[in-house]
Amino acid sequence: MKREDLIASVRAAMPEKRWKHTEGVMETAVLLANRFGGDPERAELAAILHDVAKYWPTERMAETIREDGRSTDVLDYDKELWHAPAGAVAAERDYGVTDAEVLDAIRYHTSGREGMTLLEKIVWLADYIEPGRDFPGVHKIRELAEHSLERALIAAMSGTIAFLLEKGKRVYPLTVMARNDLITREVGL
Ligand SMILES: Nc1ncnc2c1ncn2[C@@H]1O[C@H](COP(=O)(O)OP(=O)(O)O)[C@@H](O)[C@H]1O
Repeated sequence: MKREDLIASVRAAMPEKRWKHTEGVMETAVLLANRFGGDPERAELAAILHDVAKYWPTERMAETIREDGRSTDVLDYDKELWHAPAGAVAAERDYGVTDAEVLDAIRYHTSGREGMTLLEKIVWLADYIEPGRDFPGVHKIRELAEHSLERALIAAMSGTIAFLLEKGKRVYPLTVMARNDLITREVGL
């Protein structure tokens, strides 16, 4: 599918506010890819599609995840997480994306996971710090992202987990595993 057609189709699948967020993620993902030696085109493609399933009915997301079978553990956790694996299936099935790294960057864009690829890190962080994001602490993460993708991710994932703990919510373990793994690689045990 041509870039403009893809953009028009994804844009039509969400409210304008969410499309503005997607544009912010595209811009940030390209910037981070250029900064850290990633592939800007693949980063942009994953960014365009990352929230494509965000507005699907819950049952459609659940059904898609069950059929696909790769991320069924997420169904035991907050529904807010479901659009990521459902979106990866949509990107492959409905938009013909065949690049496995792009598909995984979409699949893990909310949770992260152990052993994240450069592209997964770029898309995860771009989603967190795109210019439309405004929450306490986002400036600090943007500062860290000037120099280190990993240090920015550790701080951002710490923020996500702390937020969930504060709210008394359950934590999907992939994010904890992602953070542990990044810390081990970055600073050791
Ligand atoms: N490990 C996790 N366990 C449970 N909920 C999580 C986890 N990681 C993220 N979330 C929640 O998922 C929701 C969606 O995250 P968000 O970054 O806004 O996704 P998107 O930008 O793709 O819509 C947020 O409410 C966040 O708190």
